[in-house]
Amino acid sequence: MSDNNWSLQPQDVFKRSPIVPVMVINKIEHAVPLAKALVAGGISVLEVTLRTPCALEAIAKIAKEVPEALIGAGTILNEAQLQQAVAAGSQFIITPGATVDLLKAAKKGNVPLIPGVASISEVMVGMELGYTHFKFFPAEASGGVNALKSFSGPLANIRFCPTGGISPATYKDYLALDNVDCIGGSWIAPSDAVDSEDWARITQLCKDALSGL
Ligand SMILES: O=C(O)C(=O)C[C@H](O)[C@H](O)COP(=O)(O)O
Repeated sequence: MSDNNWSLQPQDVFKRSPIVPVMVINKIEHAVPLAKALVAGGISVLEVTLRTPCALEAIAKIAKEVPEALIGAGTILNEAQLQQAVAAGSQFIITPGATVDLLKAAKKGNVPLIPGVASISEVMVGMELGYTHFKFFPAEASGGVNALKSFSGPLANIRFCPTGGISPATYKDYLALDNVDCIGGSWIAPSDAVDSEDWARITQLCKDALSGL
């Protein structure tokens, strides 16, 4: 039994795709073609970072025009942004870190929150509020694969999506860990490919990454 009213559970997000693209959208006209390029490559969980002025509009457009994708918002820092992201149509929310206020606010809502953590203490704060699925951020800078291996001892049953500094050379090492279901990264949708609207390259990057698993 879950202790929330979320329309989707975090495990449904984690299990849907081993790779979660971290998308930075600078031009609204890139939102739908980028989402479609990723879906065409086999990746249908998408995280749009709230780092650009058109991010909320991009989420709304993708939610409407690319229904085969599960669209989430990243870089959520406070409750106001959480509400805005949900109103725009986000189906899940990812944060780089977490405050108790944010963790509590998301528990009262209908959309799952994947809080960011970088330490065992932060996971424990989330666990006290019923959270079991976390983004491990910034993954490489916070100890990477070795840190997650150490987490698995005391934190049995806690699942992670490591993100931050992961590359085509390292993503498989993370996905091989028992406490990792998926990894996040911007390398699968590189900004130069988006800027030049090279959607075929992004689709190919997805296919290559998935076929390597
Ligand atoms: O904006 C956020 O919410 C973040 O937490 C940061 C992103 O997840 C990372 O910047 C992605 O990391 P890279 O794959 O190393 O580019």
